[in-house]
Amino acid sequence: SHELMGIHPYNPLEDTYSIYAHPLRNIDELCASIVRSHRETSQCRVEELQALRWKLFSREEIQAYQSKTVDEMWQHCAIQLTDAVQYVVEFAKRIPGFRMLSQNDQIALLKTGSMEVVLVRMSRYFNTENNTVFFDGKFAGAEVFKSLACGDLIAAVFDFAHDMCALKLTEQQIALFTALVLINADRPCLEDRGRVQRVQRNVELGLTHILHRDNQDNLLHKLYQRMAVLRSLCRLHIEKLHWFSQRYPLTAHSLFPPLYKELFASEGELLPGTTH
Ligand SMILES: O=C(O)[C@H]1CC[C@H](C(=O)N2CC[C@](c3ccc(C(F)(C(F)(F)F)C(F)(F)F)cc3)(S(=O)(=O)c3ccc(F)cc3)C2)CC1
Repeated sequence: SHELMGIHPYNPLEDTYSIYAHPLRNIDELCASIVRSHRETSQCRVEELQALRWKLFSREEIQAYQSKTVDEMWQHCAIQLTDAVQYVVEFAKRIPGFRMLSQNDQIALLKTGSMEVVLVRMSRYFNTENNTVFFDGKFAGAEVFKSLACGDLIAAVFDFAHDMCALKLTEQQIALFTALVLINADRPCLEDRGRVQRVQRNVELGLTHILHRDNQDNLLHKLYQRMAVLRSLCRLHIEKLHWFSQRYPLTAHSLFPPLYKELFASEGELLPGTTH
């Protein structure tokens, strides 16, 4: 059974109420519903985080993180990531048309897209003045994550967050962008690519509509470029996870949240000891 709890079981009867049976009154309604879902499924609001932006970790707190063992720090981040992914699953379920997809296609899109959405959401909390990111309730520099022993991934994650901040996206633009990151008909192993394409096209219309309304059509190709960077970041994350689960099989198998394993451990090379 899939750990992605709460995935709405696909009910063919519901299909008759798909967005084609009751086409959205207009793209505005689509955008409004995605923006509302984004706001409702974010763990924190950007305004709240602005108030905290100078709440940094003390030297002692940084030392404490840096003296964690590799597997302790990995487990700590895996738990944070799994929390964030739960909210992304909730966001996905509220994207018009997502729940009309088959359960397998919903899972396939979340398997490859949820980490990418987390990384985009993370960039909203990045402070470009001191290169810190919101983590564990305060703002952390890259040195806090030293004990993860994947400096290249952390550097790439920070660079990406910095790069996204430079675009100065509004929350509405981020909402539509993250919906498009998730609803991607080019993802591997989709059963009904055509159906995903139709949902994707609606979201694309929504994003171009929002950008046109904001007089920022020029952002569209930059956002497509960022999607390519996201894919390489997530490949790096999976590579590091493989490296980690080879070296710390016990932690990866028994201490990582089941949802994390479901999403990020590749089917082929199951984490050792996973029963199937
Ligand atoms: O929902 C919201 O409002 C937000 C969504 C975004 C959330 C967030 O920023 N995150 C949730 C989990 C976060 C996260 C990001 C990246 C990773 C990794 F890639 C690696 F650790 F290697 F970088 C891994 F997977 F390989 F381990 C693990 C976990 S984190 O907060 O633990 C964090 C870790 C490292 C950072 F350098 C910056 C942040 C990011 C915070 C809450």
